This record gives sequence, C-alpha cells and structure tokens, in this order.
Amino acid sequence: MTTELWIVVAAIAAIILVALVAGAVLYRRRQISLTKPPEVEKDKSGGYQAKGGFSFTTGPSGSTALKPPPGKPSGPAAPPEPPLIERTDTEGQPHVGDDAAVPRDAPKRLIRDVEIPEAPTPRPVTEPTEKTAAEKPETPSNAAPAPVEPAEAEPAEEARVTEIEEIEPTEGRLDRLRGRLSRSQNAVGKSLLGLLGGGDLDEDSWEEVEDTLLIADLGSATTTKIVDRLREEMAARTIRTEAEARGLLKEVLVDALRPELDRSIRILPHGDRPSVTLVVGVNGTGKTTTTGKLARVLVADGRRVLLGAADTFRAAAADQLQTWAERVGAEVVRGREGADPASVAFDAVSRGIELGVDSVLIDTAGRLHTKTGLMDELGKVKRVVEKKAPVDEVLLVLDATIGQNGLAQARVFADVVDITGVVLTKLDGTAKGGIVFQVQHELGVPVKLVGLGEGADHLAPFEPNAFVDALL
Ligand SMILES: Nc1nc2c(ncn2[C@@H]2O[C@H](COP(=O)(O)OP(=O)(O)OP(=O)(O)O)[C@@H](O)[C@H]2O)c(=O)[nH]1
Repeated sequence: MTTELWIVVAAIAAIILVALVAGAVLYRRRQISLTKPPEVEKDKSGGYQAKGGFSFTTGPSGSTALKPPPGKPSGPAAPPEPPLIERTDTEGQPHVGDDAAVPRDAPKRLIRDVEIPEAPTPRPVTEPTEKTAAEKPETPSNAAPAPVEPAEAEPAEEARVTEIEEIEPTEGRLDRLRGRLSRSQNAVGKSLLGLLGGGDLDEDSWEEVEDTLLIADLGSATTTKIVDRLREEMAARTIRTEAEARGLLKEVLVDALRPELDRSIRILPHGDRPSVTLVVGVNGTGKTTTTGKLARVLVADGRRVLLGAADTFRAAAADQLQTWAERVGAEVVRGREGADPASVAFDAVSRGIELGVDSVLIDTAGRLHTKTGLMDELGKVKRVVEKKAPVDEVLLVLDATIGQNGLAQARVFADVVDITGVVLTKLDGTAKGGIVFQVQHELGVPVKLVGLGEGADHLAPFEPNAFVDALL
C-alpha cells in the first residue's frame, strides 16, 4: 500500500473516532435521570417555624417552684425540699425546670385509647366531697380567717354527651401556625429592615427605628438596649443590603428574647403523683381557653389530665372548662358558683391523685376590679393546694393585644404567686407582640406558650428564633 493510501485510512479512522466520542457525549446528555437529585436545603424561615414540639419536664420534687441552690443536684434524685414553704420570690427569676424525667420512648396513650363516654351518661364531673373538704383546714397565718368551705354540690345537670375530638399533632404545631403570627407581626420587621437595609442611618432614621420598636410594644428599656446594640454593630460591620440587615437584626432581637431561658413546661407527673399547674391571669385574657388547649396537647401526648374549675365566680367559666374536658375525655372537678375556689382546687388535686392522672390543671378566677380580694384568693388557692401536692408550674396568661396593661397585670400577679411561665395569647390579632420582650425583661420569667387563635389547637410553644423569623 502506498503512503497516500495509509494517510487516507488514518484520516478516516480519526474521523470515525471523533464521531463516536461526540455521539457518546450527546447520548449521555440526552439521557433522562430517574434518580432524585440531591435536594438543596431551602431556607423557609420567613415565618414562625417549629423545630420541635412542646417541651415538657417534671417539676422539682418535694416543694414547689423553688430553684435548687447552686451546686445542689436537681431532678427527681434531689432530696425533697421542705414542703409547704411560704414563698416570696425576691429575685424575680423564673424557677426553671429540671431534666426531663420521662424517656422519649415511654409508652404513650393515644387519643384513640381515651375512654369514650357511654351515651347518654354525662362525663364524670366530680363534686368536692364532704370528706375531702374536711381534710383541709386553712392554716397559713396571713390567710383569710374563714375556714375553707367545702364546695357545694352542683345541682343535677342535664345529661350532656360530647364527642371526643381528634387533636392536631403537637409536633410541628408552630410550623402550621406561623402564618397566623406573621400576618400581623411582619409589618414591624419590614419597616425595620427597610430602615436598616439602606446602610448608614442618620439621626432621623434611628429615631424611626426607635419609634417602630416602641409602637410594637417593646417598651423603652428594651428598645434602648436594642437600638444601642444595633448602632454599635452597624458601626462595626458594613451593612449595605437588606440581607445583611436581616442577619444583624435577627441576631440582636433573638438575643433580646433571652433564648437561654428554660421554656420547658413542668407538667409531667412525679413518680407517685400528678403534676399541678395553676393557670392565672385577669379575666378575658384566655385562661380557660389556654387550660383547655393545654389539656389537648397533653392528651395528644398520651397523658391523663384532670381539670379543676377554680373560677367559681362565674358558672359559665366552669361550664366552659367542662366542655373543654369533655372534648378530650378528661375529668373535671368543679364547684357551685360562689364556692371557695381554694376548696375546689384542693379537691381537684385530691381527685387527680386518687385517679392517678398525670397532670392536674387548675383554671383560676381573674377579676381585676376586686384586685386585692383576687390576689388574696389566689395566694390562698396556692397555699391550700400545696397541702396536698406542690404546685409545679404557675402559668400567667397575658393578652398580647392589651400591650402595656399586660405588663402591669404581670407585676401584680408576680407579687402574689411565683410565676414560672407566661402564656401570651391572641398574638394572632395584634402587631404588638413586642410585649414578649418586656415581660421577660421585667419579670425574668420566660414566655413558654403562645396563643395564635381561637381554635382548639391554636396553642404553640414559644421559640425566640422562630418568633424573630416571623417578624422579619
Ligand atoms: N384570637 C384569639 N382569641 C383567643 C386566644 N385565646 C383566647 N381567645 C379568646 O379570648 C376570649 C376569652 O377567653 P377565655 O378563655 O374565656 O378567658 P378567661 O381568661 O378564662 O376569662 P374568664 O373566664 O372571664 O376569667 C375567648 O373568646 C377566646 O376564644 C388566642 O390566642 N387568639
């Protein structure tokens, strides 16, 4: 073969090789992949998101909300505190709960396991008995001189049958409810971001930032603290874009919400007795609703709950609580209208112990116009209950829509009972969620729960990060 022929053959071979390689590449590109591409994590934090569910713990065994002294072991193994100590909280700090005592894999009672009432028998409503009432002389020296009267028997009621309802899962509750919060709150965040995103601020703009925070009810002390910190950080860093402003604002606001506070609710039972929770607050703030919502969360979590209707000033309040109890198959202890609330509360705890329930939740009365009487009454309820079992959690319910007044109420209640947690209700209906900052700042008590609507499951745990995300 001649050299020319060899060259022609080599050229053809090269062309064929190039064509094969190009074909293979095109073929691969056009192939459809049936495997799922790795998902890129999207930041959906534009709202109030739940990272987890509600956080429940066991209260300190022995005495009530007393914080163990530094260095002293806490939790169930700790030696019991002397019972029934009259406590006046002078340090203004929350008495945070101890380690969770119930393992995550402990057997849970599901809603379907809840006993269905037999029609047409009404749900059991326990009236305080002569015997239990007689067990409980009122002894504290500063209590009203009158002995605790037994709550009188309720007249026979018409048979009522209420279907036990399905309860929304407690996991991810915040995630589902975040829209209810962000709708009203994010106007504040938007205006702050608008101001800060522009970079260097003049004095007028700083005043606007301050006004925005004040209007959102953060209060002057918290506002000053936040503005000072923002000014410092803005001077130290270069903030040019809205994203940078968002990052800084989030950091500063979350810090101001004190994320380090223990927000677990001490509502899990002790070995031999139920936990006791007092729900206190002015009337109309949402105490009864919150008590009912909380009972639902506990039942959904597999707990047995008993509700005590210690708001005996208004028969309708006890009816309302009874309806909540019936809806989740919980028992309720109530007294006749005007009965001694302390006596009803005592009987509720006694009955809870007798039945071996996990948690007793006591809804108290909240009349503001008889403030002194109310506060005496509340102190007495707590003292009398503590003759039977320590109070683990005192939840103060505050209505977020009333802003500054809520803070004044909080101070009054904090003087009488050791508030261990705050429930901020009606956050769905206000842009003044800034009261969260103030309450925590003034009382040193964490906001543990938030009410985000009138719906039975519109109660969620409070999380500083998620709250600020919703603002921004
Ligand atoms: N929008 C909204 N309304 C709520 C929330 N929590 C409670 N409410 C409503 O507030 C009203 C008062 O609630 P209650 O639970 O009766 O208040 P209370 O503090 O027990 O009042 P008294 O029984 O009079 O002492 C009711 O109409 C509730 O539906 C909430 O988170 N959001």
